[in-house]
Amino acid sequence: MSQRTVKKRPDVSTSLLQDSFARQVEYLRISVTDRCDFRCVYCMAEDMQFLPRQQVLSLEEIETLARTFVSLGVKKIRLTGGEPLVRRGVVQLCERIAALPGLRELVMTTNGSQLIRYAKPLAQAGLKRLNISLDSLNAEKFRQITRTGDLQQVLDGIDAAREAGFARIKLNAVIMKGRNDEEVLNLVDYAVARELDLTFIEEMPLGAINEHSRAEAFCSSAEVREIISQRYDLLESTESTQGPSRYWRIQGVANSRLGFISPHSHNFCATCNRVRLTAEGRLLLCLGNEHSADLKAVLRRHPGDEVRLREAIFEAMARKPWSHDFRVSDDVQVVRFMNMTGG
Ligand SMILES: Nc1nc2c(ncn2[C@@H]2O[C@H](COP(=O)(O)OP(=O)(O)OP(=O)(O)O)[C@@H](O)[C@H]2O)c(=O)[nH]1
Ligand SMILES: C[S@@+](CC[C@H](N)C(=O)[O-])C[C@H]1O[C@@H](n2cnc3c(N)ncnc32)[C@H](O)[C@@H]1O
Ligand code: SF4
Ligand code: SF4
Repeated sequence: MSQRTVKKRPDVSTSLLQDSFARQVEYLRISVTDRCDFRCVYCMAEDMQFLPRQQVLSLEEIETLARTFVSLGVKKIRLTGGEPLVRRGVVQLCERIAALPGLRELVMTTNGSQLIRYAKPLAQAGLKRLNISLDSLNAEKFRQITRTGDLQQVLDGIDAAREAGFARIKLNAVIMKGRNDEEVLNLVDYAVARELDLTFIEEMPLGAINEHSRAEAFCSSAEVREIISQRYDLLESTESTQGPSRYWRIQGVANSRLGFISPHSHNFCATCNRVRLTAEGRLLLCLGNEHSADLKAVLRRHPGDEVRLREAIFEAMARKPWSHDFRVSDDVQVVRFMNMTGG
């Protein structure tokens, strides 16, 4: 019996979205809500005020914007928040976005608190990869960092995600000296035992927080690698997830990668390929700057006018800044809290 090999045609289409530095934008991060069931100390103030509902994009508006961006060449969409899984209807939104022709990958970043319930429906809706935040494996420390989080609920959520069949699961940990730097090895052991990726993130100066000094708590990626090398041999890798993470492999470990997101110690802006849509419909051109365009206003003033929407997006793209200007200090460098943009 002869066997026919069906060769997949390579996707050569390039994005129509390009900034003034000739960087192609193919990646859209959508914050589906600014609300969250946690109040992580590096992300939010304890007494956060959230947006009134009418100022938040409806699910239909998010879908319209996602469709427009994909038609312009966006290949990867990440849903984030706030906590994306506290937004009612998010699974149906995933189904609709995952079905957009031309989109290669729909992914999500979540705190994991709702995964026991949502992991399976999300995988069935077409979500490919999941990033789950986990800053500590000590229940007391976890509660101190998240202020309201229950560690066991998140660990059960991670187990539910592992059973649901995602192509990859990555854990995210923001490491802060004096808070969770002693957790680094525990987190690596946990990820390796479950064949998960794990990314360590340097804290970024977004929003005014008062629970710790960001300057004193700063822990560079190199310092985190020092800690890891007490137990594991690390090998630098050239792998990429089209995000800011630089990956390292552990000698003898095949199925877990360690990522390092180092906005302070290793700026990755030169290869920036992304823009963000905030929960209130602002197209934010850089995480570390305020340059933006009000796409919600365009949608609501001119419903159904695709041409105007595209024009507003092209006009904004020309204003995308070259890079952030984060410094390790306690000055508030960007007043917007991380939950508005989803990181
Ligand atoms: N400075 C900066 N930080 C970013 C950028 N994109 C993501 N991050 C940070 O990276 C951390 C992890 O974000 P995730 O939502 O898990 O996304 P990711 O690591 O880029 O995702 P993948 O590489 O697709 O797995 C968060 O702290 C984000 O704020 C970026 O463009 N600039
Ligand atoms: C803003 S959260 C939104 C998604 C979801 N609620 C979660 O926590 O995964 C996205 C990512 O940003 C990270 N993050 C939040 N504030 C940060 C900060 N100030 N510096 C660095 N990363 C931060 C979180 O750890 C998380 O991995
Ligand atoms: S990092 Fe995520 S879980 Fe923590 S407060 Fe911010 S949005 Fe919520
Ligand atoms: S800080 Fe701004 S320019 Fe740099 S990678 Fe992030 S979004 Fe892109």
